[in-house]
Amino acid sequence: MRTERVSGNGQADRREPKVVVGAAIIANGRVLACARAAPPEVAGRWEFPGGKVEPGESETAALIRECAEELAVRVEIGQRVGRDVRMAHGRSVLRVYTARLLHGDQPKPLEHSELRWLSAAELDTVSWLPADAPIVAALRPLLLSDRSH
Ligand SMILES: Nc1nc2c([nH]c(=O)n2[C@H]2C[C@H](O)[C@@H](COP(=O)(O)OP(=O)(O)OP(=O)(O)O)O2)c(=O)[nH]1
Repeated sequence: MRTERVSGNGQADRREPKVVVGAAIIANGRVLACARAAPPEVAGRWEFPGGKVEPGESETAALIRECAEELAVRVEIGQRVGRDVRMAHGRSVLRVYTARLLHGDQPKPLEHSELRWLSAAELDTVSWLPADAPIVAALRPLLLSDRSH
């Protein structure tokens, strides 16, 4: 039937996975890793600052908003790092971009329990969230070739 699947209001998109964006903030050949403070199941695991893209928001805007909310920094967003990683049984994907700090801003842990700047050699010294593993691997060569050393 022609009308059967007419649902309107973007309902046809409801099976699209939600995008969680993360910012790999790079400076001096190091990336900023952030330890989650909550919820308890993942507290102490490390991640990139970021979060869910809100309806109607661009991924760049979401990254800029999340970096301001979580770290009180202004950032410029760069290239994709690695591939989309499926999470939550395919209901969401993690998509990470490089970022640079602007105007000399220094990150503050407003929502995380700890922040650390990690070099390529130090990437495996923290316990990343499982979805981050392929992205961390793709980040290693970018840190080694970072010209802002
Ligand atoms: N920000 C971020 N989230 C990640 C990473 N790796 C990973 O598995 N996640 C997961 C953890 C959460 O289940 C989800 C992001 O949720 P969040 O709580 O940070 O998002 P949000 O800020 O939009 O949160 P909320 O408004 O829904 O509370 O993605 C990562 O590197 N960065």
